[in-house]
Amino acid sequence: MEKFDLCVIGAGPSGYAAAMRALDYNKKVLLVEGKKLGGAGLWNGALSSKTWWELSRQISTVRHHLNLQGKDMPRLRFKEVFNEVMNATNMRQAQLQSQILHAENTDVDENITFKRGKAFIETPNQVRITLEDGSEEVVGTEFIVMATGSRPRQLPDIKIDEKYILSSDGIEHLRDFPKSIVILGAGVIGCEYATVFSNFGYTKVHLIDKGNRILPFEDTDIVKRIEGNFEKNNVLIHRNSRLIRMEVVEDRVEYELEYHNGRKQLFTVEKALVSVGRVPNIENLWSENVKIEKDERGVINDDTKTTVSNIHAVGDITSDMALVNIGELEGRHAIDQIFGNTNKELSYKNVSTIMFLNPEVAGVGLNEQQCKEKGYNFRVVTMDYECIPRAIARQLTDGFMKIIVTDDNDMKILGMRVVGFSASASIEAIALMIHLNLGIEQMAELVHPHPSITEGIQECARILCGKSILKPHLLKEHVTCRAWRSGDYIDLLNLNLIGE
Ligand SMILES: Cc1cc2nc3c(=O)[nH]c(=O)nc-3n(C[C@H](O)[C@H](O)[C@H](O)COP(=O)(O)OP(=O)(O)OC[C@H]3O[C@@H](n4cnc5c(N)ncnc54)[C@H](O)[C@@H]3O)c2cc1C
Ligand SMILES: NC(=O)c1ccc[n+]([C@@H]2O[C@H](COP(=O)([O-])OP(=O)(O)OC[C@H]3O[C@@H](n4cnc5c(N)ncnc54)[C@H](O)[C@@H]3O)[C@@H](O)[C@H]2O)c1
Repeated sequence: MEKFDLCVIGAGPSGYAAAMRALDYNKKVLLVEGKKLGGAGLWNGALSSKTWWELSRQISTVRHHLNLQGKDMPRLRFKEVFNEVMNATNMRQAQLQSQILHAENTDVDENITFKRGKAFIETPNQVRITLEDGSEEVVGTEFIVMATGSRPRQLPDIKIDEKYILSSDGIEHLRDFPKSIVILGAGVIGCEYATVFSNFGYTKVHLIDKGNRILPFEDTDIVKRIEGNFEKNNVLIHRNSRLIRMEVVEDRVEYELEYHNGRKQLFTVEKALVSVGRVPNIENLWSENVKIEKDERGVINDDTKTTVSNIHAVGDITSDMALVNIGELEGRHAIDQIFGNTNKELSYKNVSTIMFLNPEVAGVGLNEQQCKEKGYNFRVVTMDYECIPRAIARQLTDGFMKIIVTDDNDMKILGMRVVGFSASASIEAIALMIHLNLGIEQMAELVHPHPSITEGIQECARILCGKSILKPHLLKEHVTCRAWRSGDYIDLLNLNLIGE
């Protein structure tokens, strides 16, 4: 029986990052992947959907400029757009693959072996792999990292056929832009694809969520901006309604809604996308003799350690946030714990996120909603993109940023959100400041390049310190500065309390 120091199951972002980190410790690593190298980080997931988004943004910009000149946009061919998406995912896969090939072919013993097959943990030190040709082999291993990811959640009454009613895994089965699509679930995936389809301009998008608004976890000012842009882009958002049924009738999708007042309405569309969350891939992964504990949200773990001492769980298979950067963080951390004897615990405090909407929304730390849930008092300053020279130069002034700080003299940063062009680039400085536990004074003093979007953050910090260049009480239509104290907002601009 072939023996390894480590067997990593699943070669998505989490498993791949874990395997590569183990090479740094000169370990003999086996990486097993059941489907495609890269997992949902590439395929039907992060990279593919972001490529759709980037292409749709470009098309929407070109159409806008042509329309300004009274010209029509030539019809795009779906196949060409689809091929661009495939080029992007193939390019990244080739990179990941070539690293593995190089590592496999080195002469040293401590390297990586990649096997394509489905892994099953028979004992804490033995993994059975069913290879592509149906044959099986059993390998020995000192440690195991489970990184099998997640898949779209299905609802009992809606049959996903990936032809008419799709999950996010079925987007790539489309052969043309649908004329209409209903998206069930207005969370991140639903809203990102609503943005993509409406940007291309060939699809009438309907959006339904069981909550009373889209993106239920985000602050209302952000949601309002995104909802407003959806509606400008002809997206129909169903509010205060409940889905009674959704089914395929004569090659189209019929769905029926019931409104709060009891009225019912029937809609017919070409396609549906169901995006109501994801579930962890934990079925048929270990034998009942292996006592790994799990619940419906994923593998129970403490700092990636499962209830079996030599087995760790990382990425979407756990109940933490389901993101590529989190998966990579956890994958690398598990390896540092196994081979590096680190005492450092994982922290999710300064994780930066981006939602690819219209415009993009980037965040780090807490939003106002989360601060309130935690019972914190806080100060929050917001500034419109109209006040930021870089946004003016790009003529992309649809957006705003906000910084949330503790309601005391230290003004430690609790979180930040940016909605607008280049939002993700502006978040990094704040993420580092949260990591270093710095107050906003330091941000106010930095010299930022000009013109840059981050100058807006600097002005927000200066406003909180009472020493901004743009005086907020003179620019009230573009700047707000408030404190949340004991369940109420106080307007710091009106009371002239800034800097106190
Ligand atoms: C549409 C969409 C868009 C997204 N956009 C973003 C984004 O913009 N930014 C972001 O940070 N995150 C995004 N995500 C989330 C991100 O893709 C996931 O959080 C990330 O891929 C999780 O990585 P993972 O390695 O844990 O799991 P996965 O990427 O799911 O990989 C797990 C791998 O394990 C394999 N596997 C499963 N079982 C076995 C087995 N028994 N044996 C062998 N192999 C097995 C699977 O085939 C798969 O390749 C998006 C997800 C989706 C669906
Ligand atoms: N840009 C990014 O970082 C990015 C992009 C896409 C996905 N992701 C990751 O993938 C995860 C999964 O995304 P998702 O959008 O599937 O999940 P989600 O949890 O973000 O959203 C699911 C939505 O479905 C709604 N819902 C649930 N059950 C419903 C029902 N029966 N009827 C109607 N609506 C219902 C919920 O209210 C929620 O708004 C995200 O949480 C995120 O971690 C990240």
